[in-house]
Formats: sequence, structure tokens, C-alpha cells
Amino acid sequence: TRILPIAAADEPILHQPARAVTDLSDPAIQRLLDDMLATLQAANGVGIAAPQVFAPLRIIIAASRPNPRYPDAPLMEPVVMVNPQILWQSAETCTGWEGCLSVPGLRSPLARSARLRVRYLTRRGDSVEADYEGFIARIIQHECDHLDGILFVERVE
Ligand SMILES: O=C(O)C[C@@H](Cc1ccccc1)C(=O)SCC(=O)c1ccccc1
Ligand SMILES: [Zn+2]
Repeated sequence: TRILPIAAADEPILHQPARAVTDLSDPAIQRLLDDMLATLQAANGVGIAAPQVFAPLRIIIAASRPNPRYPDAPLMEPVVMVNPQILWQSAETCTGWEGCLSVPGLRSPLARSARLRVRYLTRRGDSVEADYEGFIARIIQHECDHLDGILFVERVE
């Protein structure tokens, strides 16, 4: 398992759409998932998307944990989502602080849908549909934006 370099905001890979994963049994994909998790933890983040470690693939990890800005953030087992699709998101939004491992030192309040329903593949290839709300929903929206080449700073009013 390796800690991977994280792309800075000016890297082209962060501004282009990522490709769907077609072969989850590929050992290189399984290794990438392990490396993303190690990189996320080393960076002390609450989420990461494959393009941030220079892999143009539709893979995200959400790993909410209580932190100074979100003392009441849920502590969750990191969830790996392959080819995530947001099936529904609430018109109702909530505003909260966001940061980005690719934009170090910058934090900004941002409005996101308060609730969403996501369909994704687990790292074992099982299809899952799940509902999220609050900070975890925020993280998932932030990470899914990375898969479409969108940085949170582009959404700040
Ligand atoms: O760049 C990333 O995708 C990681 C990013 C995820 C994220 C944080 C906050 C809101 C939405 C998505 C980070 O983990 S930034 C660093 C961090 O740990 C943090 C920043 C602000 C609030 C809470 C945590
Ligand atoms: Zn980010």
C-alpha cells in the first residue's frame, strides 16, 4: 500500500470527467482502492476521489469523522463507491464548510443538497442503493463533483 501524491487544483486531470470502471477484478483497481484509503488517511481528509491521485476513474471514498469544523459529524466506516450515481437529491439545501485536499488552505461555506440517494458498486462488485444526509451527503456531492472535473471553489458564490 502506498501513499499517493495528490493533484493540485491546476492539474488538468481535476478538470476533466473520469471514466467508469469496467473491471473491478483487476488487481490494479483493487490496489488503487487500498492506496486511495491510505492516502486519504495520511492526508487527514474525510473524502477522496480517484482523479485526485491522478487516476481518471469514477471511484470515491467517503470517510466522515468528527473534526474541529464538524464536531458532530458522524464517525463512519470509510465507504468505497465505484461508478457512483446520484439517483435523487433534495431541493432542500444546507450550507456548511468545505475544504479540498487539492486546494490546501482554502475553506469556504457552500450550499449542498441536504439529502441524496446514491447507487454504486462496492469494491466486491455488489450494486448498492443508499440514502445519505447532512455532512456525509456533502462529502459525496463534493467527491462526485471531482469525477465530473468540478472543484468546490467553482461552486462558491
Ligand atoms: O478534497 C477532497 O475531496 C477531500 C475533502 C472532502 C470534503 C471536506 C469537507 C466537505 C466536503 C468534502 C477533505 O477532506 S478537506 C480536509 C478536511 O478534512 C475537512 C475540511 C473541512 C471540513 C471538514 C474536514
Ligand atoms: Zn476535493
